[in-house]
Amino acid sequence: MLRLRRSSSGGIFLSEISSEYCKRTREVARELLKGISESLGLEEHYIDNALKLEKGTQVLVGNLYPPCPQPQLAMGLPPHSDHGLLILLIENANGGLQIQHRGKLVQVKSLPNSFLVNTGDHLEILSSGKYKNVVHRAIVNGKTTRISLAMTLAPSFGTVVSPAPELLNSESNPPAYSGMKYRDYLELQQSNNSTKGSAVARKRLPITIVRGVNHSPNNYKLNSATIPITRALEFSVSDSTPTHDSVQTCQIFLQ
Ligand SMILES: O=C(O)CCC(=O)C(=O)O
Ligand SMILES: [Fe+2]
Repeated sequence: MLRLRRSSSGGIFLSEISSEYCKRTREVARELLKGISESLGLEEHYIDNALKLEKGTQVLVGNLYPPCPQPQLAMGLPPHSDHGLLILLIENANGGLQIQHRGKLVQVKSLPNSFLVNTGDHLEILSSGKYKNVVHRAIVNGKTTRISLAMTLAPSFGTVVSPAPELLNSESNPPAYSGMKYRDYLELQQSNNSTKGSAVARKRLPITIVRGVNHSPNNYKLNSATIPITRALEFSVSDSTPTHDSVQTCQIFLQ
């Protein structure tokens, strides 16, 4: 149960709710990562230790999708994958999230009182592709307002994420992802966003994973639209549907 202090006006402080929510969900995500470490044949605290999650980053994103008069003409959030390791999502109404499965976007039916857990870009990098990031999008509807809350657990900004050496083999499984600081990864993602400050700013171009054995941290240019050493993750989805104007998202970073 959450016990929260009330402000003098009787309201509950958002910062307290969000930090309490993040604290609890961090525990859930770290617990899940123990199982994921083991499923990779690694020791249960491997990911936690390797990425120093004791001092990790959390991003709490709130998305508000008001009813859209012509939902077939607009998109809530275009297809993208999330940075970070694991994403715990809750929503107030079922039926807005679609994930890519076998090349097609399929509707997700969430269970009541449960988290929807997606795997993010950095789990794909760390696991050397054994876990794939989940490409997903949010659609809008004509009747109800949908709100979703996504908590991402990620390493600290200065942590370099690269494939776990234990999972690599120079012949059968050579490194396909380059190591990169989480901060640089985020900057790279942001530099690919042409518009900032609105829902469109969250439209991420499909360059979400930096791969390439020839990569060294010096041969990409931040703030440049062309990043020669990156290879776009092969999305079979291309979606040019415009984002619905009144969709609002807000991101809080906690370190
Ligand atoms: O609203 C949703 O279901 C998805 C939200 C999302 O993908 C995000 O915040 O990154
Ligand atoms: Fe997302």
